[in-house]
Amino acid sequence: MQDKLPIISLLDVRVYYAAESGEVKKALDGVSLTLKAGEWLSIVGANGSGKSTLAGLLLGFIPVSGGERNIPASLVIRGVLQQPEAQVLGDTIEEEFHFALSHLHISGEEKARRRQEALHLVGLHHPLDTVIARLSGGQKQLLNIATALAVKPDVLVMDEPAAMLDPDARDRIERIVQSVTSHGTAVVWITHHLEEATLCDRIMAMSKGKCVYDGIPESFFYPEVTAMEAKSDTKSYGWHLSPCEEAGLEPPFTVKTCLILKQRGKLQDVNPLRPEQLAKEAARW
Ligand SMILES: Nc1ncnc2c1ncn2[C@@H]1O[C@H](COP(=O)(O)OP(=O)(O)OP(=O)(O)O)[C@@H](O)[C@H]1O
Repeated sequence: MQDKLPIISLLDVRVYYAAESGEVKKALDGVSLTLKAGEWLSIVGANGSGKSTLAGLLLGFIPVSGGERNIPASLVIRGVLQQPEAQVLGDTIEEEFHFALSHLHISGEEKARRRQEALHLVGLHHPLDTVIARLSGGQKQLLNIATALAVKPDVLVMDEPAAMLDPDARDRIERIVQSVTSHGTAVVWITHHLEEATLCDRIMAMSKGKCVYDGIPESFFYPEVTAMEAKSDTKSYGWHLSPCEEAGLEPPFTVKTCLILKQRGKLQDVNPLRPEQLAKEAARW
């Protein structure tokens, strides 16, 4: 990953809106971001921190007020937005794929193959003539993800993709993201549920239109405690704050549990992010 060049770079970008009061609302206030092929980037932050604005900027439907937005025109970027209905064009599943794939110079057989593969991947097993209006919110979201995947984009931007999904469907989407990133697609996953940001390569945390953290998940969720401190004083974990806590965000349950255990002298050398990792470590003692 380190040796790859960025396929997208934003430099000191700003997005300003005129608020009704006459003041300027700074939705993004000097954000820089690079994205490499095959990278999984999670963007986290509280409501109103600028996450969706950043998504709109990457997808090209929000213009910048200042700074540089370097995204090659040849890059195929697809988005899955928060409101699945807002994205649907067709009346049926078949029509939706027809619209999504119509611009591609591939045979009808290849389009049908991609459609079948994408529907199978997301676990949507409805007949092709199913009326989309009759699908649940979560099923519409899965359909949006499937049509985006069928295009085989270079970059997939997903804004709260799991908000309407049950845990099984969310796990499935996480596995799909692991698979597509391993094949070179970069994924930007926006969420304020931090449990969803534990498998990614990198986390970018937003607060009031600014980036307050950009780095690996482990150093976002766990406070920096030196090996010496950890050995000499198990209470260290109680008074050091992680970047996640400093940003005012609630760490995932797994992390909170592990921090309590660290304060009691357990699990000093490991920083599990996923429940299964914590279970494995706990099983050792
Ligand atoms: N069209 C607009 N006009 C004026 N202000 C806007 C507009 N769009 C967004 N904003 C403001 O910009 C800020 C960032 O909004 P944005 O939707 O990007 O945040 P967010 O982090 O995605 O929030 P959420 O998690 O609630 O979706 C908010 O304060 C919002 O009110």
